[in-house]
Amino acid sequence: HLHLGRTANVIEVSQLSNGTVYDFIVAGGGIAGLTVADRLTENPNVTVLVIEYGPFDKREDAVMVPGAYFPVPYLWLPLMTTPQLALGGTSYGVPCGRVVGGGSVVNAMFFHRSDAKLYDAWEELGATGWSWTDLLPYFKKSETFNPPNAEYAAQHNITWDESLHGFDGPVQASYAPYDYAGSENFYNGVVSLGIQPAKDPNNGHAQGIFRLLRSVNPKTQTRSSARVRYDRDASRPNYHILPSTAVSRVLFEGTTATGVEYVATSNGSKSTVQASKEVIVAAGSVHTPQILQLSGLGDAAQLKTLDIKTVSDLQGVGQNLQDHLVLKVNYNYTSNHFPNGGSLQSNTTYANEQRKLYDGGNPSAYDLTGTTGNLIVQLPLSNWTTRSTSIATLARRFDPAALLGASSPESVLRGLEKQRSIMIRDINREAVGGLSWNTGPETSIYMTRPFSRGSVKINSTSIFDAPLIDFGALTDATDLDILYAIYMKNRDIMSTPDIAVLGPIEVTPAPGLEDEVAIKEELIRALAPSNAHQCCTAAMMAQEDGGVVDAQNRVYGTDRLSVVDASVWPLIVSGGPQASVYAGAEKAADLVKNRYGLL
Ligand SMILES: Cc1cc2nc3c(=O)[nH]c(=O)nc-3n(C[C@H](O)[C@H](O)[C@H](O)COP(=O)(O)OP(=O)(O)OC[C@H]3O[C@@H](n4cnc5c(N)ncnc54)[C@H](O)[C@@H]3O)c2cc1C
Repeated sequence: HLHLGRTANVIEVSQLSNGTVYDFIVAGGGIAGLTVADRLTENPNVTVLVIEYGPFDKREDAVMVPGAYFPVPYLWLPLMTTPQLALGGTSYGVPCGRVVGGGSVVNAMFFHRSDAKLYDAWEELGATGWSWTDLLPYFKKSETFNPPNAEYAAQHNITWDESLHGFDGPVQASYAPYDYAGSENFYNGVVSLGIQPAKDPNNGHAQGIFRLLRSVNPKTQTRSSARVRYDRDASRPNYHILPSTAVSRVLFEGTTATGVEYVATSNGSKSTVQASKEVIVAAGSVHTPQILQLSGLGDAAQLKTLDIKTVSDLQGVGQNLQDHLVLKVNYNYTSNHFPNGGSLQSNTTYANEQRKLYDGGNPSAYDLTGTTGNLIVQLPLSNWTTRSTSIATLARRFDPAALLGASSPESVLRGLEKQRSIMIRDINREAVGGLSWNTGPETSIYMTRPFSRGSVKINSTSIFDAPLIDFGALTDATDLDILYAIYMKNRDIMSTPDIAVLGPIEVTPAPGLEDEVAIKEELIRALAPSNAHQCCTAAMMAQEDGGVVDAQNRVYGTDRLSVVDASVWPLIVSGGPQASVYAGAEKAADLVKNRYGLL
């Protein structure tokens, strides 16, 4: 194969004639796809082709340097939602990565696990073998944990438990060695309200206030992505990547997947390649259901409207879409510290000085992405508000059929009912939201346990036409109540003496408003329905509950076809998803190896 300079095994469309055969073809080279490909090619006898829609990034500052973070060049653009009915009919951008490495090349690098209960709920919903206890070895396997300098850790309230971490995995995980003075105000203010610091939020109890771990290599203070491992292993002759190419559908003989059809994004030339063992779909939670539907896997009635022949009538494909809702609360200050989380943007002298420090290998503001502060607060509902009982009652009363519409498949409704009863049961035991102040102009509120559900549906037979993406944001009114609760807690935090001393004055979304109805109207206006954490559109649940894959990631009603990305989660995780995507893909890789005697 050609050597294209960057890595040895990048191949071109022209090199794959019809009839080329690999053991495994991975559709989508994002976090899950590359993780699985990396593990499968540990065996030199196993051949793997990854087909990725996006290009290789160029290792530019916008990708590598946290403080220069700018994901736009490698996002799917323009990718928009359908009008969000409960948000006044507005359409919103849908951020997700389109590059070798997927989300891991464009994400904000926060790297943490969610509550144990959350993964245990996956198992309850049908994902046998995916509980917290089952996944913990895979969380460890995926990371190289780099503990912080002891003195720095003591000064900045960073605590951790090494027994829960891995020290030999592909993702370099570290804490930023730099922070702004405002973080101390935030920490003290939060703790003064009785919110507890978490010892190590990666211990299955991701609650309280804690310092965020990041996927950053501490030696270079640069991004650690899923691509890094591929670069390191580029000498593997059994591992090929075909970039800038769209998988347009899975090919079948009967119900057995035999390969894929793919299209070069440069000139639209179409071809096919065969997989002798398995086709593994990992195109992310928006595009995985698109590929499945285009391949004849989906609601037969819907596929028929586009003249697509059904291979497996799977009503759950593209259903159950979930994401985190984000609300930015902006402030001015009468007496904030300098520097703070806004200073890199607002003060060129400071930015230049910090860049020099960064380039010289010293702790610097360029070690931070700035989108969120170093600290985050994550809490169950009863710790956000005294109204948790009435909110749970509201959720219980809500009829999922009203949420999804009368035409929704019965299996999907049944699955949603099961999800809701678990979510309501655990609403005061697992984190339902998060809040972080970047010490500058911005507080971010994350609503992480939405009851609302959305969907991804193709409305054309071309892979180049974006599917209809509907988050259904706030279609369940419970979600607005939870959001309001977190927003009000944010006001409490910003009013504690530790933060009030900086003179914060709310600028958006609801300055000066006290009336609940009026505040909620403003929250709806300011809300974004996606925090780039789309998931759950090919859920690992029973088929009669709207599930799409079994607990071994295999697509129901087919042979030799699996899905390994965040699409398979029944429920969204409560923090940043990437650590869970890596862990789930590590597990999926073992399951795949196991079924072909490769373990
Ligand atoms: C801007 C942004 C910020 C984020 N910040 C954080 C954060 O700080 N912390 C955190 O934990 N998570 C964060 N995330 C989320 C996290 O990165 C994702 O949850 C994760 O990448 C999902 O992994 P995946 O393997 O399911 O899909 P992805 O990593 O998205 O990979 C899917 C890949 O498939 C490719 N693909 C799609 N269609 C096709 C096709 N037809 N043919 C071939 N290839 C295709 C895509 O181009 C993509 O590269 C962020 C995401 C974004 C976009």
